[in-house]
Amino acid sequence: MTETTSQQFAPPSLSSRPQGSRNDAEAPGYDELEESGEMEKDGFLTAEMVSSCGSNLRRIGTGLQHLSLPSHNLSDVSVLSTYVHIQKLELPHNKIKDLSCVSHMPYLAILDASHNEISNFFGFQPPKNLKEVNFSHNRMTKMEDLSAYSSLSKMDLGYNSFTEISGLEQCCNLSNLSLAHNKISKISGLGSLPLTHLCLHSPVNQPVSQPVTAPTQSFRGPAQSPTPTDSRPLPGNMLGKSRRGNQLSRIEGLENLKSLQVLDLSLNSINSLSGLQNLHLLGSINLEKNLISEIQEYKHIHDLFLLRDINVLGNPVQEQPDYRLAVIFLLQHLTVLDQEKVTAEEKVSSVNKYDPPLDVMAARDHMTHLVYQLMQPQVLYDSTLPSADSPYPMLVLTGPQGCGKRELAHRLCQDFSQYFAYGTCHTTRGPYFGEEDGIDYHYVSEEDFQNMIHMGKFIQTVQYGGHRYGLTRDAIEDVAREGLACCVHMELEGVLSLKNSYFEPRYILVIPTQVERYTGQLKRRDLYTPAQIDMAVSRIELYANTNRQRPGFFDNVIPCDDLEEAYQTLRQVVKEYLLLEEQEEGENNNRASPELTSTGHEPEEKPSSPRSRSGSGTVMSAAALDPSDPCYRNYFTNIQVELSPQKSPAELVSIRRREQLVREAIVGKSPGVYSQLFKSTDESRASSALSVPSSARALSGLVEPLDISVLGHALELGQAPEASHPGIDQQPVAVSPSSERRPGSNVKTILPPIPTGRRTPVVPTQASSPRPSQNPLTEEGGDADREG
Ligand SMILES: Nc1ncnc2c1ncn2[C@@H]1O[C@H](COP(=O)(O)OP(=O)(O)OP(=O)(O)O)[C@@H](O)[C@H]1O
Repeated sequence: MTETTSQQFAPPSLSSRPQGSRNDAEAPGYDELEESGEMEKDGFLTAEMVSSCGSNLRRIGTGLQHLSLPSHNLSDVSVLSTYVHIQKLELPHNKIKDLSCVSHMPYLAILDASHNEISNFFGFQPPKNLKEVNFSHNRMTKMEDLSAYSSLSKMDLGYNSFTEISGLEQCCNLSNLSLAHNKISKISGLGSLPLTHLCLHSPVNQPVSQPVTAPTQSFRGPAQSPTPTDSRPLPGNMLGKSRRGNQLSRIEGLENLKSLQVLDLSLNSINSLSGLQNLHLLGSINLEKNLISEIQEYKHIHDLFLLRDINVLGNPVQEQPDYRLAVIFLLQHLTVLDQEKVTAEEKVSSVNKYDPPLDVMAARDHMTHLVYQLMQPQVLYDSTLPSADSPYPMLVLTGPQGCGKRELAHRLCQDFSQYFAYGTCHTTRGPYFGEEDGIDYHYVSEEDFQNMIHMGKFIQTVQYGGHRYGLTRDAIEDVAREGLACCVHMELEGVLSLKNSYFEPRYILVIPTQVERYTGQLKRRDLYTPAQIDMAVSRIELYANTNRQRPGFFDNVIPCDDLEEAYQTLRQVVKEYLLLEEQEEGENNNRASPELTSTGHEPEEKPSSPRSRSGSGTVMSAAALDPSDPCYRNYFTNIQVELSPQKSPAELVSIRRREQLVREAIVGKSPGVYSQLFKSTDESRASSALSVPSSARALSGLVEPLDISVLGHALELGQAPEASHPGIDQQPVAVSPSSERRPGSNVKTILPPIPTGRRTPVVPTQASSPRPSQNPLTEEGGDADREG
């Protein structure tokens, strides 16, 4: 709490001083009065005394305007009725019982009669301009109608014995009110006063039998709580017996005080912050030494955006673990909490703790698994080990729950069984009807899941819908052992975590574009509660935003309103990844176009193996990938020595197209960075690109639609380079085949076709699956046609 605040509560004109103290500067003439025996006149103030207090009298213009007589032991000040011009009258620390003389001061604006013996509530005719009154530390018991005192703006009625707040309704200018240390047990009668400062604190905890030591300031601000060092609240059952003063147990009757900025309710018995939620101008609250015990209570003031300063010292809530961070998180505008400045570090920590950004969560998840993995004894896997130099091919389908990505993944793995196998994740949720352990998920208990984390089994984990999900390294290795790439589905958090790892999968976003249709699908599944459906639907926006804000984050975006359509798109996209399209195209060209063969390329370019890597454009010999070959385990690192100088027709087509792209960029026809977000589309007339723009329009801003011009450009790029730039073609441009795919993709290869030598024998049902052939020229090239 700041000093500024307390000063607001203590108007300078209403200064008071400890009882019995002397301040010669304030009361010159006191000693003289004492010496002359004036003080013996039973506290009667006389005209002589008034005039002897020469330096206390200020005459401006027509007469006496300011009289200050503190601590003069005065009991009778009736003589002042003749001083009609007084505007400011200060009589604190006397023994005055009657102030009827004030009735004769029509110009009085400021009156300080604190620390007297007045029991009569405003026992004088109202001066027309009376603005500030201090009646604290008197003997008043009952508030009465103050409608005649409508000019009052500040009033200190603290340290009296009021039991009820009343009579203030017409004080339409009252902005500053203190009712500290009375006997009020309920806040009422404040109506919709224009109060900006309200003080209802109670005094220091102490037994009733002991005298109450008055605080030095009569109108204490929230910053000046009585005993900041003693932060322990009294037990509830002792409160009534050992304390006197206000006994508020609830915050009520404040809801219409829309102007309230500073509120002091310290040292009461309040256990909830309910009742403050509408006070939108509140900037400072003092609730020191009350009975607030739950952090949840702060939710009531969560929306008070101007709240900068709250003091809850000495409340049981402080015992809660991480109390300070939790409050700082809930009240993100705070600058001072419990009289301590809120630091920037605390703010960041609180957000990271209670609502970590997805990236922070992912980094944490990754770090956890990495550390646990490192703590394990080293394991030698019998399949290829991915490393920073040789990322293992993977395909990740991501999107909101129930969007169909799981079905798509299963279907793809069936269809392209020579390339992909389903990576089975672990989950703590139970199986749905029809799901099989080990196929859809490995279903494990929470305890087992935790154990697996500690054993460093996972690559990534997430918590979703109250359950845990995780992809183990073993799941990927199991697939790798078969010579296949792992296809998994996961939520965005999993993708973010995976992106921290050395795996470099292709990420395909599968996203609903028609919210109602998606909601209907979820409902029809009959698996989800309305809340779960709401959450899934709300996450569409999360995915769409990620796609918008992080260009290149997803390698492809496939709308999934129609699952069949989505599958066909996915299939096409995957074929592009695997360069199957190009191989088929190359085969067709070789057969159908004698010009190509007549160029003389064919004999040299006839591939010795179709196992080219899309990124590097390299070709490996089958022997290097024979599991019986020692090189098998290290085929990525040995890949260089296995390079074949020859290029397949498909690779040549691909390289020419890329050269064309570079040429166009040089002459200023570059498709721009934007097109690279959808790199697959600019390479191959993908049906993904064909289908996305139309569906994307239906996203209503959810997903960045594909630029149709980019698509057109991609189609154009598919033309033979010679056609558009004859001649230039003769000057080969040295460019990495993958350089225009996405930033960084020229550094590491991504999802190369799986070498046949590493595959398990083909089962009959997979016969129709597209696969790289040993000799594309002799292989039937109708896979794509057959599969539509
Ligand atoms: N290892 C993982 N990491 C991140 N997310 C995962 C992981 N495994 C599964 N998920 C995702 O968690 C969400 C909940 O999975 P669950 O299987 O319970 O949902 P579902 O209702 O069957 O929906 P879906 O058909 O999308 O899988 C899904 O979006 C799923 O893709």
